[in-house]
Amino acid sequence: MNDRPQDLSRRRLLGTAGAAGAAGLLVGGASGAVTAHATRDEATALTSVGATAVPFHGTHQAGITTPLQARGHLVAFDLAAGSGRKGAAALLRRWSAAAEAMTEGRAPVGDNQVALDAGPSSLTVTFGFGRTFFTRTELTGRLPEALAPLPDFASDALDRRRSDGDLWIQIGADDALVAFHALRVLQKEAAGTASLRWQMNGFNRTPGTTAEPRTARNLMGQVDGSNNPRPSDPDFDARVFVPAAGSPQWMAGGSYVVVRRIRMLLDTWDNLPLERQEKVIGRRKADGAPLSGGTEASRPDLDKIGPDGRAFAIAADAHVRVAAPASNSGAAMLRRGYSYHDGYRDDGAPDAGLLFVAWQADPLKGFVPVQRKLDRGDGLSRFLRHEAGGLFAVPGGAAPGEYVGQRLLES
Ligand SMILES: C=CC1=C(C)c2cc3[nH]c(cc4nc(cc5[nH]c(cc1n2)c(C)c5CCC(=O)O)C(CCC(=O)O)=C4C)c(C)c3C=C
Ligand SMILES: [Fe+2]
Repeated sequence: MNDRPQDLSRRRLLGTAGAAGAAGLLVGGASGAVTAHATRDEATALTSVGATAVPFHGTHQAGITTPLQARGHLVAFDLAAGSGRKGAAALLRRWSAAAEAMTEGRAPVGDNQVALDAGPSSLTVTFGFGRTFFTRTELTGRLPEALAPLPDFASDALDRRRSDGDLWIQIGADDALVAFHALRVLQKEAAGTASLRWQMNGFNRTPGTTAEPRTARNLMGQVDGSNNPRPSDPDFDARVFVPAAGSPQWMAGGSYVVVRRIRMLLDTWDNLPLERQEKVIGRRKADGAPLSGGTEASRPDLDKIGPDGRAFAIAADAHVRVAAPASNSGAAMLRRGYSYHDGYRDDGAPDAGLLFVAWQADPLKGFVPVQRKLDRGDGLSRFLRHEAGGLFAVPGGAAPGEYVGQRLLES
């Protein structure tokens, strides 16, 4: 077989991409870089994916408004008996130091070198506290009201062993090894203080696979996230983050996250004709445009009558109608989840779905009213199973020199 020059060059590039990443040399973007640099001899990185770093420090923790990463791990830990507030504070200090190093592309203390050749790859590490954390650490006086247990929903079939937890971590990165490495480092730091309660692994589209940035697709094939609150919206911060003067004070700049492992009945869904699938959601599958017309960016017009002149263009039980802020007294949340696929179940069906992750300043003005409404009349619910979940208080970001949660644990 004759190699074309670009084939040779591509192989060389593939072979050197890791080394270039380690040296922090990454430049250029996506597949275009392969062609553009086809005749260059020096080590050229395939993409800038590995070199991208998301700052660990800030008013808010990273991983909330950060663009979706390709890989995600959601993990919960329980504090060991006797760990208490002091042990928890020391752990959060160690976790923050390790997260800061890894998100900057530096090796953490005691590194196992799993991600040695890669750049930070947009790694984010986000820490949260579950309700039980406050009893374990004798901090019940600082328990936020917003962390009250979620009500039971009719569609819940939650496995308690894979739900809740004292501490929660969300790890996101655009590289699987970088994400795994972060998880291992944090788990090792926890040894003796906290043990893993549950772990869920997810994924999203890899950056660079679409010609231009596009909204994610879920495993049902739908464009998912179109009508999310946007940081440019005037009410975005009020919807997603606890205000600077909010209560409790240690949660200023923080957010509350609802996590749900939602299995999709994909065999049933995939057998549904396209037109019926679109009716269930209220948007076109190909481009995410609402069935009331326009493009993906158009607001769904819930009053518009469809082509038959009688029924609504967006059906009464369409997911976007039932979930819309207009149907829920303005309730909204920032949805930023990961797909998951954990192989096959005993019945042969894929164990796959959505790790639903929703951020809000107050769950009673976000997830709770919307899920109540979905429980009563969502056409999508017959294709879903809520299998596990949790609610966690995610404090604001740490300033340089601080660790996440310091204001809760030390003031
Ligand atoms: C309680 C909140 C919600 C759960 C649980 C939920 C599960 C869920 N949703 C999809 C797919 C889509 N959801 C879409 C929109 C949408 N979903 C919610 C809330 C929950 N979804 C809201 C608030 C909205 C926005 C409604 C609006 O204002 O228009 C869409 C449409 C595209 C979009 O706007 O994101 C899809 C598709 C799945 C598959 C799922 C559980 C697995
Ligand atoms: Fe939804």
